[in-house]
Amino acid sequence: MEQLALFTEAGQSNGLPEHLLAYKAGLFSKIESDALLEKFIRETPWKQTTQKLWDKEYLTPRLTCWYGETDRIAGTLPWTTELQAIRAIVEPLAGIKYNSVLLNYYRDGNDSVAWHSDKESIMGSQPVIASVSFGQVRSFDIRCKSNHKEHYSIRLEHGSFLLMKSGLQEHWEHRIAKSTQAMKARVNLTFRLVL
Ligand SMILES: O=C(O)CCC(=O)C(=O)O
Ligand SMILES: [Fe+2]
Repeated sequence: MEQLALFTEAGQSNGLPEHLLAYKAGLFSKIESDALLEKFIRETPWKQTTQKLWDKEYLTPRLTCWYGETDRIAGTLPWTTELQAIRAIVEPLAGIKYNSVLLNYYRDGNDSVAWHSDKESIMGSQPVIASVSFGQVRSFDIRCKSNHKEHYSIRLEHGSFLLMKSGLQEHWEHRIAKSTQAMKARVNLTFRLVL
């Protein structure tokens, strides 16, 4: 499958490094997005994991759940009808067949994901990741690993699609920062090919 070159309509893709990212607002309508957000929040068996930082265990500041057909990630649940339907919509845009998806639930502005890149060995060093967002608009920041002054920020809207292209994880980091402003719930889906 051919990867979508770029979304050509005017919007937030303007000014973004096109070889790294492509953004499309409104992949899902407001009505679809409202229903999916509610359903994901209500029906997902969310877990709060811990992460180690400097030898200390911390609660991850968001809730997560893995779905798909891989046995590489413990606790992965079988695809639901909704997730399979969304997967079928994003696969042609990404030019990739995905076998897993990570759901992240940011309950409010206190939930976040710190600077990181997704290049675990189970995905290879240059994964193409398809990201779908529902709910509260949050800023997705990226910065160049070798020069933090090189950075971009993009608002991920309700029902939007973001393609993280193959070069992004190797040379750039991304995050969803905490916010001191009042923030409602947001659910993000990142479709991945686990090898
Ligand atoms: O919530 C997002 O938009 C990004 C999530 C993310 O970076 C991840 O799960 O690796
Ligand atoms: Fe990530």
